[in-house]
Amino acid sequence: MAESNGNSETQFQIPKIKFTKLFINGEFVDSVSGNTFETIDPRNEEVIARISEGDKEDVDLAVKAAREAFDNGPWPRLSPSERRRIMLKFADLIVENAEEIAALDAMDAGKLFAPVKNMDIPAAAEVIRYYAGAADKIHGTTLKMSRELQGYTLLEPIGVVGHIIPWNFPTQMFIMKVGPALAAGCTMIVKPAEQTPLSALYYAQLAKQAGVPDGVINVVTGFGSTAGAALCSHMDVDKISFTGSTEVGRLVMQAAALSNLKPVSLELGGKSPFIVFDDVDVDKIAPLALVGILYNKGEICVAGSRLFIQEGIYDKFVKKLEEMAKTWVVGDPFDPNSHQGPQVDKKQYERVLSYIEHGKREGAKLLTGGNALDRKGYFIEPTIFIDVEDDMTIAKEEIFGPVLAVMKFKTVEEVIKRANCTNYGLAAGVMTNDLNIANTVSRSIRAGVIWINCYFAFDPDCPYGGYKCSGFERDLGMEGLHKYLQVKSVATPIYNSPWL
Ligand SMILES: NC(=O)C1=CN([C@@H]2O[C@H](COP(=O)(O)OP(=O)(O)OC[C@H]3O[C@@H](n4cnc5c(N)ncnc54)[C@H](OP(=O)(O)O)[C@@H]3O)[C@@H](O)[C@H]2O)C=CC1
Ligand SMILES: CCCCCC/C=C/C(=O)O
Repeated sequence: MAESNGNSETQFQIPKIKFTKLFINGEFVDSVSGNTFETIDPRNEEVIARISEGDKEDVDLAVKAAREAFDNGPWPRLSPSERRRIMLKFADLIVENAEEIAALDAMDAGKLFAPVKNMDIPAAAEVIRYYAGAADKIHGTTLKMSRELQGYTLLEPIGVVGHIIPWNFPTQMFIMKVGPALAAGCTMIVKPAEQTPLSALYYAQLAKQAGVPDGVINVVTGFGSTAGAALCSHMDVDKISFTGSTEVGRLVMQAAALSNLKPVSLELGGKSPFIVFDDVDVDKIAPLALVGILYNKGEICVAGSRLFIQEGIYDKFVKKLEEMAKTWVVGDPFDPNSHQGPQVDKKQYERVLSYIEHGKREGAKLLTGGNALDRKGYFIEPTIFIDVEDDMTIAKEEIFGPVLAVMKFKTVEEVIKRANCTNYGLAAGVMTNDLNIANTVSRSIRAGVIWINCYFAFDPDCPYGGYKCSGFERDLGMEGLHKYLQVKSVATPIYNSPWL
């Protein structure tokens, strides 16, 4: 591993933080209590800004605004083409402001500034455009009734949506949830993670600038156990769309069940297998495997955190991983030379380091890394364990950091069984040139996303979500739109029709 000492401030002018208050009914407002909390820069552990701390009373106000906007406001009643026009304007504004937003995500979450600015934010704008294009193609079906009835279905917006989002992809999470809900004609309250509130507030005012009416998008910054919980148990919220830990996913379902039985969608944790067969080109696939775990410092729920390598190429592949990890640069996310920034906060940093200690204690062999960087900030070395056993903690639990568990396998049947031996089922990578193996493995793995000879192949049209304890329902694609719609069946008697 190499360390970057680049000084970000000389390369980029850090923007002034413009928005720190709750966004309710189209206005930035203080929380009812007047309380605030600190958002911390993981590069240096310094306070970036104080943010309004929303609680139950603020959630009530935000839900009231969203309810009014849904029940009586223009958004659900606008012609779909007008909704599309406003969403396209929103997408354009996102791209125009990419540099400033990227800086917010880099400071708040420790994400790499240049890729966020040049790729993630333009890709997020594309997600808005994708759903803008869908806004006027939402329709039900004509039913073939079995007696003298004329029947059809309508797809109607589900109503007021609560989006609870995590800190690892503040931009994409906001856009993946808000985009389809807007296209469906819903109104909403977003509760960003306490670690990363800045870009959500920025997006809310861009949406207003684009013409999204007041009350349609509300942002309540604050804590999960207060603001998040209040949203989940609110009687006037019609749907919760949650991304985060499996543990909190259970609480979200409980709160929904105990309040108004609102439907929930959950996108939760993972422990995804990245499976490499003997026939691959090691020089091509080893870099993919490394990025599969180190991208976004391992803070991605689909990280390829269990690397299964077939025995014939195991030694060569491991050697290649070791060489590449040595040139992997950890450092300031504003430095264009950095490949990896700091973990998002102290809690995650300590959690990842404690998993590394587990790995060492349980007898896995450390190939690279294994330590924090000796500097301020939450930086951790890219850490690769080899000779990992399936029942070790580092092979079973989601670490959400730059820590890879490498395992050897012999046969297709064996690796399918071992890959499936997890409570999670989010994603899997299958690397082989043999079409039969690719087909067998991709159909046998119980996961919501399978990437064959690629990894992190996200696309606006490609649904994304999990099996088993990784959750249910999907973000992105048309499935990601339909979760914000509900089906109404309409039937009427039909007389004197020549056919049924
Ligand atoms: N699937 C994914 O993409 C993610 C998975 N994770 C996994 O979860 C682990 C822990 O991360 P953590 O940040 O604690 O994840 P959480 O599940 O706690 O956080 C996700 C979101 O849920 C909110 N939240 C927390 N408690 C409640 C509650 N009772 N009711 C409603 N909302 C709530 C959080 O609020 P707040 O943070 O503001 O308190 C945040 O906005 C990670 O190490 C990782 O393994 C984490 C993030 C994303
Ligand atoms: C079209 C871009 C989608 C990016 C999705 C990133 C998801 C991350 C996660 O769930 O952890």
